[in-house]
Amino acid sequence: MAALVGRRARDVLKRAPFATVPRRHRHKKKWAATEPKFPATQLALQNFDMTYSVQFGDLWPSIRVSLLSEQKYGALVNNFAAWDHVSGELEQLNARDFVSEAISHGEPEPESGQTTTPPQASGAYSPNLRCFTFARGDVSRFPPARLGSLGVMDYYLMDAASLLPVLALGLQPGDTVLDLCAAPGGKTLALLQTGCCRNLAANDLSTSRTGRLQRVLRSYVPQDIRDRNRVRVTSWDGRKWGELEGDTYDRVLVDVPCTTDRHSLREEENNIFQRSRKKERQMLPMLQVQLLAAGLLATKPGGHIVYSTCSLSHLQNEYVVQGTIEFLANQYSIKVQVEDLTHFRKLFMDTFSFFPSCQVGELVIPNLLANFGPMYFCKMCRLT
Ligand SMILES: C[S@@+](CC[C@H](N)C(=O)[O-])C[C@H]1O[C@@H](n2cnc3c(N)ncnc32)[C@H](O)[C@@H]1O
Repeated sequence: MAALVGRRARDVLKRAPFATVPRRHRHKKKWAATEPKFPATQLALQNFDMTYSVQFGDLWPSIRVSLLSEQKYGALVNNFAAWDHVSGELEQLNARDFVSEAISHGEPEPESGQTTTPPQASGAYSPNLRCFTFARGDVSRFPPARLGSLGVMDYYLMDAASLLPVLALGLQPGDTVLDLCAAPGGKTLALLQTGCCRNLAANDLSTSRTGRLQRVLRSYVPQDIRDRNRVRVTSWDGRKWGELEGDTYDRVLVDVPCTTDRHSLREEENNIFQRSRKKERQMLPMLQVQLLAAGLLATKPGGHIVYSTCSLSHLQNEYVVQGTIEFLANQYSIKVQVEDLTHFRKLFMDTFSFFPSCQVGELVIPNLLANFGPMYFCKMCRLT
């Protein structure tokens, strides 16, 4: 009976779909090539619903809807273009420079007869960064960047929260700087905008992505400035950096590969939630620990490092920081201290929403009125 049903079913299947279609027009739908049975974006959402509802509790539904909605951008003004003119144009669009606004509001009022050091001068923030955003609730978009009169592009569009790790790094004039996972280069460009780099090593394992980084640098930074900042672009495995150049850099940025939560919910292409990439995804925290450890080994004792991701996952954020600090203490007797960045929450509260309960580091969470992030960043000082 079962065999009969099977044969009938096969016969029906053979005839039914194309019964009225002439043979020459028949074609099979290519599910595998066009519409995956389990789209990676759906798998990402399932995964986030499971883990983030536990991690964020009541906050998760609002973070979720924001992640699924259109993201906001910031326009990082190119200081190597006619920056005052560019800033004027952005102001005319009703955008405002959230960096200078926050820092000027955050400066303490001098008490009578007392001189105070502004936070920027004391090295709390990297200087000279100007990034325009539209106000909370304003979902206007910036026009695409244009080539300015000085032969370089006028601004760079990026998630404005991506600037926070660079601001937190607190560059000082004359610093030697390493950007360990640099491509496609938004943060490298911001590091150069500070005018502080005595030399800047920008590295990324992927040669195609370092190609993109080179193109960004050529479009935004004149050759003589690249020479003056001794910009060096490499495509090495960042995990080896401690062995290559130990105890070398004043400031190190480790902006690691992660689950790129917003991208994973929107794009099938290059999505880390594809079934074939399961192992790679599971190994991410390990890779992140290795990269952060290498970054810390490359930092001079007394130097500073910022670890960042664009994921909400505690496993990829706080746990990586805490695990790496423990690993370096046990394996290398190196002491690392996490630096307090809680003042960022107050300074930038008009622009970003911060998660209030990170154990170490700060996390910008997407919010419908301020749809930036996610962006996690944690600053550390290598003590020994
Ligand atoms: C989050 S992205 C970096 C984004 C970049 N910082 C920016 O602001 O444009 C992470 C990068 O890490 C790179 N990467 C992955 N494994 C690496 C490794 N072992 N060493 C160095 N870079 C690596 C990836 O190619 C990817 O470009």
